[in-house]
Amino acid sequence: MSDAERLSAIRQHYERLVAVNDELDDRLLEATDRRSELQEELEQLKRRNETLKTSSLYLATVEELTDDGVVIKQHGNNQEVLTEVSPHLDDELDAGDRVAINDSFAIQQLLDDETDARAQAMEIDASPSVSYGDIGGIDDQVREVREAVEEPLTNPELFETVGVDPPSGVLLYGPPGTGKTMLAKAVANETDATFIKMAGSELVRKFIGEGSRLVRDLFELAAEREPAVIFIDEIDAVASKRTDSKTSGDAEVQRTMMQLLSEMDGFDDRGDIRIMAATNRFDMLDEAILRPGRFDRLIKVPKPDLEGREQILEIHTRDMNVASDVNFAGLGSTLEEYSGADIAALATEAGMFAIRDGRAEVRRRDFDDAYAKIEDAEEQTTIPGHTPYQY
Ligand SMILES: Nc1ncnc2c1ncn2[C@@H]1O[C@H](COP(=O)(O)OP(=O)(O)OP(=O)(O)O)[C@@H](O)[C@H]1O
Repeated sequence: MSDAERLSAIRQHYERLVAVNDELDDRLLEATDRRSELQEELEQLKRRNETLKTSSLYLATVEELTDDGVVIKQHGNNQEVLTEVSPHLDDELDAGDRVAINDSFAIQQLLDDETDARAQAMEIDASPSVSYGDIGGIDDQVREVREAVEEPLTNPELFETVGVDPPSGVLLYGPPGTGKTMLAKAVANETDATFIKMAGSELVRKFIGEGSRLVRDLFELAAEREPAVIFIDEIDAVASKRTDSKTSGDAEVQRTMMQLLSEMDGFDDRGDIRIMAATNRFDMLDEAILRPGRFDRLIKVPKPDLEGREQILEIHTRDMNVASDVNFAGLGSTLEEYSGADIAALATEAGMFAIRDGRAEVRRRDFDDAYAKIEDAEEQTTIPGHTPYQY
């Protein structure tokens, strides 16, 4: 190769390098631009985050998605508004969603399940661990519940063949702590049904319009989770006798009860869903909920008798190392008026006395000490002449 040729080759190589360099310069410029764009976006998001954090937002429910915007209903005052949505939420909203809105009603945040009242008010247990064997002293009630709730779930054709409708709803009534919730959990467990509990007191504590919505949600959820046992605890909170007062709170409770009744009435083809409820205040109940097709099977769950107390003592000491000087029959006879929950508390307390004494074995003395402690506490908290429940 001549010198001239070599020179021209070097020149060409040099020109290529310059071109590559120019191209890289352009790309660097582009990347720098993009970086400042992103930086700006980040700042914007930070600012938006700050405003979201610092300003109070109101709660609302999405009612409808329309071409002109989203119709929401604000909680508390039930005001309906056509509003807009932050672009980042555009594709995420559905009717029924709970959202946070700002002063000008623009939707700022979609609330997730944790903050959802539905999740707060309901306890959902796909497989409760209570079984019939854990329940003492109420064998007749267990039998009745099995007949009214378990049989229709496990043996529906039996009812069809005989030509009778199973009870629509089962109401358990009796003093606190006698095993009503346990019964509902056990029947859900034995039938492999999802246990869905709603506390009546929660239903009436929510925002206006929320109680009836929660009732609707409750039945919807049960339909999604079939087979299911719905258990409404403290049903007296939503279904007590009508009062004459016209305060908005009462009207709201009435609305919630009406929703419950209409769900039950419209629930002819109930499928694999059974409805149970419990109350300590049977005397307060509005008779409307006891009509046929509603809570039409009533089961009284009393405090345990002597034999029942012995059984419950045995159940709650099953996993304890109990000394031979403990006599459950004798102990049971001193526990008159004790509920199952009281007996469970006594057993735990006795165990605590043994632990405090550095023993693994629970002795008669521990039960006596536990009894004395509970009676003592009881004396201090009982208000003379006050009847906390009736049944
Ligand atoms: N019959 C029973 N047999 C065994 N344990 C019982 C019985 N009744 C109550 N208990 C104990 O008391 C606890 C509370 O009982 P449960 O929640 O079923 O009562 P409840 O009747 O639903 O009360 P409330 O009316 O206050 O809701 C149970 O977890 C269990 O430890």
